[in-house]
Amino acid sequence: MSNEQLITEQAYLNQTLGKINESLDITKEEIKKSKGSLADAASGWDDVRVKTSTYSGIVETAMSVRQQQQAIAERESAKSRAEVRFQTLSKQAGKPYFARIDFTDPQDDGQGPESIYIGLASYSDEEGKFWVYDWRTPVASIYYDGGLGQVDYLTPVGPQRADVSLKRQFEIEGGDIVTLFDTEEAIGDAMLLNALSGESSTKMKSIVTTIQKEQNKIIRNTDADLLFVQGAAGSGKTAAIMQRVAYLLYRYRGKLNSGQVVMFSPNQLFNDYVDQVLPELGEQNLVQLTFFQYASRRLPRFAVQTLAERFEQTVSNEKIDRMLGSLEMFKATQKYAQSLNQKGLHARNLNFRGEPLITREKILDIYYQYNENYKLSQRLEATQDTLLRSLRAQVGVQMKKDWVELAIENLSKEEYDEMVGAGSTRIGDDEEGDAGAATRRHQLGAQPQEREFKSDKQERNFLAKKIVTQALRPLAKKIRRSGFININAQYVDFLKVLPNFMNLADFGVSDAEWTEYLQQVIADFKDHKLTLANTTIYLYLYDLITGKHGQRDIRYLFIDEIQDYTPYQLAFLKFSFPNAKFTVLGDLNQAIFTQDWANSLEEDFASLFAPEKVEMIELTQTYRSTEQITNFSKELLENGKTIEAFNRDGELPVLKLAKDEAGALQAVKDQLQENAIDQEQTAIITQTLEAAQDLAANLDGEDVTLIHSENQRLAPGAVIIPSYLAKGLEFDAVVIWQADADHYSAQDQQRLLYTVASRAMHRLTMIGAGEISPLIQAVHQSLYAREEV
Ligand SMILES: Nc1ncnc2c1ncn2[C@@H]1O[C@H](COP(=O)(O)OP(=O)(O)OP(=O)(O)O)[C@@H](O)[C@H]1O
Repeated sequence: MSNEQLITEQAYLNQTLGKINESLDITKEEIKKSKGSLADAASGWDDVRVKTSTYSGIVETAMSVRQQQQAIAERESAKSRAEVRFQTLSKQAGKPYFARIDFTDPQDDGQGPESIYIGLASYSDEEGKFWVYDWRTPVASIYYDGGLGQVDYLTPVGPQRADVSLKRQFEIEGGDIVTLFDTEEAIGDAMLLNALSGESSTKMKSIVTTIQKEQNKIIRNTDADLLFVQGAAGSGKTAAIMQRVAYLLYRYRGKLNSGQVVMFSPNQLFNDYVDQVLPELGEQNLVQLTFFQYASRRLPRFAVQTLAERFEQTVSNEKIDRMLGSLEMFKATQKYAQSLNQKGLHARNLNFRGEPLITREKILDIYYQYNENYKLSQRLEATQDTLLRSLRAQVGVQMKKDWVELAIENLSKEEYDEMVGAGSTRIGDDEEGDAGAATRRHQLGAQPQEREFKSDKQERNFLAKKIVTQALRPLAKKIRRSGFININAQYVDFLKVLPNFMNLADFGVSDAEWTEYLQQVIADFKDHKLTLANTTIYLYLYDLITGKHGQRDIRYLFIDEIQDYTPYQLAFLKFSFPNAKFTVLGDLNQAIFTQDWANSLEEDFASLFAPEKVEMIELTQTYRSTEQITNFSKELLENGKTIEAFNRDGELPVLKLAKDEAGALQAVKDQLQENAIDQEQTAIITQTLEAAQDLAANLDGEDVTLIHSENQRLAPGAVIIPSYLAKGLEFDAVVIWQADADHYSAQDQQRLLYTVASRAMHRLTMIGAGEISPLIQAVHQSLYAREEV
C-alpha cells in the first residue's frame, strides 16, 4: 500500500465519518422531538369526549378513540424508526465499511469507473448521497463473486455485468485505517488467513468481510424451494446460513420478519454458540430449536428420548430404526390414516360423573355415518359438531337429575352470588354475552344491575342450567380437542397392522423381530416413554387424523446437521411447515446417529420437492482447521479425498499412547498444562457422557468444566464434552480421549472420529491406552506424530 493511497483513503473515511456524525446529531434531535410529540398525542385523550346516551354518541366516541389511537401509533413508529437509525449509525460511526470496489457498467459509454464502499449497513446522507452500501445490496455481490475484470451479478431485475478495476479491503479500528490492501482475487487470502488465525471463542462470529464465492451462492439464493448444502466439516456451512438469514431479512424487508424464520439446530449448546451472529449483523435473532424440543413440547405427558439417550442407545435393531425413519414408513402412515376413513378408529367413551355419557360405539357410529368422500379432517369436524350438539341436548336432561338438586341446595352464599351475578350482571346477559357485557360496561360506564327472578321455579331453572353447563364444560373442551380419540391405542394399532401397509422384508425385518419390537414399544408406552422415531410417527398420525395443517406462517426453515435426521423426520417437517422454503446443511461424513443410511438422505428429501426447485451446492474447501489437521482427519474417511485444506500452517496432530489408563490420564494433565501455557482453549472430547463424567472425576483438581448437558452454557477455558454435544462447535485445541483400539475400532466409528477430530482449529492431540486404534493406523504415518507416553 502506498502512503498516498492511505492518505487519500483516510481522508475519505474522515469525510464519511463526519457525515455519519452529522446524521447522528440529526437523528438524536428527531428522537427527542418524537418523544415530545408522542407526549402531546397522549395528552389528546383528554379531548376525547365519551358520549354514551345515544347511538350516534357511541359511534362518535368510537371514532374519536380510533383517531386518537392512530395518532399515537404513527408517532410511536416515527420514534422507533429514529431509534433504529440511531443504533445503526452508532455502529457505523466506528467502522463504516470494510471494502471498496471500482467498476464500470459496460452499457454506460464513456463514464469513468464508479467507486462504492461496502459495509454492514448502507449509509446515505441527508441529501440522499450513498456513502456506503449494505453488503446485501445486489451490487455488493461483485465484491464476493469474482476477481478483477468482468463479473456478472444478479439483481432483482435480472443479471448485470460489471467491469471491475479495483478491489480494496480495509481494516478500520476506531475511525483509523489500520491496514488496506488491494486484491485481484474474490477475497484475498491474506484477509481470510487473518480472519481464520484468530482464537476460538464461545460465540460464533459473522464472516461478512470474507464470504467466499461458493458461500455467497448459498447466501443469496432465492429461487430454490430446497437448497441442499453438503459440505465438509469446517467448510463454513453454519457461518454461511447465518449470513443467509441476514440476507433474506434484508432482501425481503417489510415482508419477512425474523419470527417467520425457524432454524433447527443440533443441540442447545449450539444455539448458544451462534446467538450473537445476527445481532452483530444488525438483525434480530431467529427462532431456534432442536427437533427434540419441537417434538417433545407437543407431548408433555411423554418422556421423549433425549439426545444423549439417542446417541448412547445400544443399537437395538438397526434395521428397524432404518425402517421407522424411512419415507416408506411415512407413506405407510398416510395409507393407514386413509384407511381410517372406512374403519378402525379407536375411540374412547366420553364419561360424565363416572359414567359413559356418550359411548365409544356411539361415537364411532357418528364418525362413520359420513360418506366415504369425507376427508379425515372433515369427518372429525362433523363428528365434533354432532357430539357438541348431543352435549347441549344433555343440558335439559341433566337439569332434572337429583345431583343438580343437591348441588343447588349446597350452594354457598358466595357461589350463589357468583352464579346469579348480583352486582355484576344485567338482566338479559346470557353467559356467552358476559365478556361483551363487561366490555360494554367498561367502555360506557353503565351501572350494573341486579338480576331479578320472577319466580322460584325460574330461579331454580336458572341455577340448574348454570350448574349443568359448568359441569359439562370440560367435556365440551375434550370434544373440541378430539380427546375422544384414543390416540395411544391408535398408534399401537398402526404398528400392529404395519405389515398390511408396507413390506417389512424390504428392510430385512422379520415378523418375529417386529413383534418383539412392538412389545418393547408397548412397554415403553406404559412408562410414558417414546423414542424420537416413534414420537415423530405418533405426531404425524395425530396430525393426519385431526387434520392439522402445520404452521403456515413460517417462510424459511433451516436445518443444520441434516445427516442426523431421518427421511421421515424431514418429510414430517416439510408437512409441518408447508409454506416454508428449506435450506438444509449437512455432512454425510458426520452422520453419527443415522450411520450409513444417511447416504440416501439427499435423494429422499429432494424427492419431496419439484425437481426444478431443488438446488444442491457442495462445499469442499475447509476453513476451520490448519492444513495439517484437515489432511489428517480427511484420511480417517474412505471418501475424504475431495476435502481441500485451507493453506494455514500448524503442527502435526499427535497421537499419545500410554501403556495403561493411568499413563493416559497423566498425558491429559500434561497436555492441559501445555495448552494453557500456549493459550489454546482446550476441549477434551469423549465418546460418551459416561466417559466424560469418569474423566472429569479423575481430573478433579484440574481447571476444567464438564459439559454434561446441552442446557449448559459453553464456558471459557478448558472443557470436557461428550462427542454428540461437540457437534457444530470448534475449539483451539482438541484432545480426543481414549483414542485407542478399545474405543475406536469399529468401522462405523470412523465418522465419529472424523467428527471430533475436525472440531480442532490449531492443535489436535489424541490420547489413549494400549493398542493403536485401527482407524488411526489406517492414516499415513507422515500425517501425524506418534509418541509413547
Ligand atoms: N468465508 C469465511 N471467512 C472467514 N471464516 C470462515 C469463512 N467460512 C468459514 N469460516 C470459519 O470456519 C469455521 C467453520 O465454519 P462453520 O462452523 O460454519 O463450518 P461447518 O461447515 O458448519 O462445520 P461443521 O460441519 O463441522 O459443523 C468457523 O470458525 C467460521 O467462522
